[in-house]
Amino acid sequence: MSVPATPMMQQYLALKAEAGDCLLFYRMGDFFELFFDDAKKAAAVLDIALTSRGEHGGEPVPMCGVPVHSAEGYLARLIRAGCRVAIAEQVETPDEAKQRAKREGTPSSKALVARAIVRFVTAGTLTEEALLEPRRANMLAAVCEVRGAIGIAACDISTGRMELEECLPNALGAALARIGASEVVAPEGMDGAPLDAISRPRADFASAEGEARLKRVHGVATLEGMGSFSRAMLAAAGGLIAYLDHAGRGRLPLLLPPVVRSQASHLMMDEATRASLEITSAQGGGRAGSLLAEVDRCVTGAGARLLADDLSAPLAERPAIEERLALVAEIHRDPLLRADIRAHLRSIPDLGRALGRIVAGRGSPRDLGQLRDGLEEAGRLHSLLAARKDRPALLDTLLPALTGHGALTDLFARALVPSPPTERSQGGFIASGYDHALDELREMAGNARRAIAAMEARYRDETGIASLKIRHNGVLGYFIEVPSARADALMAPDAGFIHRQTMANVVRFNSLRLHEEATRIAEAGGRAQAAEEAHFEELVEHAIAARETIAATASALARLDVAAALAERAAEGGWTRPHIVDEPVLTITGGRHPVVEAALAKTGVRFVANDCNLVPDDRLWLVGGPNMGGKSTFLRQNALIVLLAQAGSFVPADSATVGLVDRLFSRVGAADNLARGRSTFMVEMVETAAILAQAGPRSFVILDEVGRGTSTYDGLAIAWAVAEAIHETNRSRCLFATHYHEMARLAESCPALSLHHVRASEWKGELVLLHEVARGPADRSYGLAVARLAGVPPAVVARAKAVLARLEKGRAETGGLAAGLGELPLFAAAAPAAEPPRDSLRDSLQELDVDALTPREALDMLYRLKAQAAED
Ligand SMILES: Nc1ncnc2c1ncn2[C@@H]1O[C@H](COP(=O)(O)OP(=O)(O)OP(=O)(O)O)[C@@H](O)[C@H]1O
Repeated sequence: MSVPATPMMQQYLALKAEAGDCLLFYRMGDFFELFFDDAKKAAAVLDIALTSRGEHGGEPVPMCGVPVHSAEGYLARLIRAGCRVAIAEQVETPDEAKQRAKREGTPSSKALVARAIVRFVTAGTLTEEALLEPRRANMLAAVCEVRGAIGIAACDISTGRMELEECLPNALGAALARIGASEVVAPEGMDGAPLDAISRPRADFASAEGEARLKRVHGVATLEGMGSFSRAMLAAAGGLIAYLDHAGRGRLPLLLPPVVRSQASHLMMDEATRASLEITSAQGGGRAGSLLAEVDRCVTGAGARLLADDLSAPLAERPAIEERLALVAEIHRDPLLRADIRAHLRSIPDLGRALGRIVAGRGSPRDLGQLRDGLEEAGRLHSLLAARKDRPALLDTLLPALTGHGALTDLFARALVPSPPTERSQGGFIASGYDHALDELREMAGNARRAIAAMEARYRDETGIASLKIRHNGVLGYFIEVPSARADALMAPDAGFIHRQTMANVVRFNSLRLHEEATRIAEAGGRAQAAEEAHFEELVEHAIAARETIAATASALARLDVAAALAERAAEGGWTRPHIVDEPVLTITGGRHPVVEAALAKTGVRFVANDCNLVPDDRLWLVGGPNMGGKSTFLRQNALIVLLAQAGSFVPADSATVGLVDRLFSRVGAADNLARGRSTFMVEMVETAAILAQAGPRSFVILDEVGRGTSTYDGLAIAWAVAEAIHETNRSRCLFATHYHEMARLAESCPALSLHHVRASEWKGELVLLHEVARGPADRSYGLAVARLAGVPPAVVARAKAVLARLEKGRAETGGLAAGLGELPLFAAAAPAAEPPRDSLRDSLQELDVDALTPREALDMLYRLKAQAAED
């Protein structure tokens, strides 16, 4: 027999149906309670007690709860654990519920307080200061496909920044990797949508509707003034706004006019490249150890967020890069200016986020105070900078945005106390002198308070009880308190006191006179509070009306902070301004890896600087040398120098000439990737294939021991073919690290390829790694020396030596592993044979245990390979 659900349970279940797969926070008095599976999940994530409340369908109902006053911390943990939460609030008081019940004719004892979902809290829709990281943007992205084009709309609702872009389906992964969204939404059933995307109705992503939504949000009749948006972009924007509307239950957060991000104006990097270069997060996933962490000297959260964005999406157009560099150079040249700018910026609160909270309806008096202080300080910074002569162009562009808020800051300065509180319900944030009526109410309340203080003295006199006190609490309001032993005097019926409460040691009373004054305070207080509320709303309206200019100031300040931070970093590390040129060259002297250099500095070790000189007729460097010799470091430092230069930063080198790079690729051989759990050779090959398909003559490629994730022969063959293809077909600038000595023979057939190695030597039987890159092939691999250095037992090293001697003897007799490879036709000529016949050497090798081959057998194989190639 099924028991009918209680009215409360019915209400709960209806709200839960609306919440869908979000956890439902159901408000019960001072708690948010969760039931059923929600309770089990939340209790596990939050590590709080799981209990039960009542029964449903004959079973106890699992339950857990969190106090409303500390709900933010719990929400933060749930969101971090990947949950989304629907907040169901009580939308009437118990009294209102009773009156409603009376009107509806239900017994008032059964009156159930009405509740409604007021908001969905999800990773991408947070605005609470406590739930956001100050130095990290919090992005929400919407993606969809319109006739073969992918539209992406991304916004940071904590500041209102919104970007639109369009790409081909195969570039979606790269675009999302750059954006680093904490939440992605996509139309349900979309092919190729990210696995963790939240499905939304397809109708939300209609491009006409998207255009209409954008117009509504910005109150314009046409979008022409904002830029030109493709249908895919509009569709994605529509999906994004619809989701925000859903999450905010109709209240939209701050959304600034969208900016179109063009792919062509940025340096393209795919997801693997970003991960391998550890741009904004290191291999472990954290910020520590990343390029960003090493470069970031910003003094504001907004600056740090912009710097992360700059490094994630360096530019690919010279004028824009030069503009940024010129500003960094100006601030670098003048240490006093730098210190001045940074001192001003340091005292500027996070304007963008304060504005975001205000527009989202969650602003506080303190947020208004932050706008006032920040905008005033921006004005002072403006005066400082406007007084300078010969300003760089970018500074001239930024300057107007720093000023012009006089009317608003004057108003806020008059209206608000110096440090307004975060709680607005307490009042006390409107400055005296701003509103005479409010001042009078405060005066009345103040007089009454003084009257009460005087009353206390009088009562002491009258009763002779020196310890009599007039006190206040939330339950009784004002009351008179005396020690129990002296209470009798006040208990007398004609004494004029009314008994309220007897405690262990004290007794509490009221009196007519006290009641009158208390009422005066309460009335004046209530009216004052209402007046402050009204002023608050009005000030918020002013802030909202100025939202676009305030946001422009915030972004100009962030740009200044980034430039000053880069100048500071450059000064700290002796970095230099790169020359950006159009020719495909990369000429660096004294280059360093910023992260490795900083890590070594902590242990007192000096980083060895190295040169790099890629030019059209020497554009591919093969870098050999011992393990641990510094090959990877050298490759990456050059990629990072390109990245920094094109982001508009000085670079860690004595000099650098960087020919504009359109696409940057970085690949690390499978074995090096183990830490990321992507050790499969397959992944390495997929990533290598992407380079061969996409890299062009303006690209820069670093390949670190590609091919080492498979057997020696396969690995060498692949590395060889990839290097040839890059030399012949892609014609990109490329640094290629390898431990296959045999590849040195490529230099004979590839004119624009040259050989380099990281130097090492043996001294008194010990291996010394010099970390110096030198021209010429690596002479030997020192693998055994490294093994000994690493603590491999001497007996094993000795045995390895004997095995090596045998292998090398065999190799010498047969002409070496790569004998004959030098005579292979070049890659271009051999290309038609790219699909080898079934019984090719490669297939035979896969079936054989190649590592067990004798050098003689290997040589046979290679001759067969050569013969096959000649036949083809
Ligand atoms: N230029 C340098 N100056 C000083 N120390 C360096 C330099 N380059 C590398 N090192 C040190 O050597 C270590 C190994 O460098 P790296 O990983 O680049 O070597 P590798 O040749 O790529 O090695 P493997 O072939 O084993 O991957 C670094 O962690 C760093 O401590």
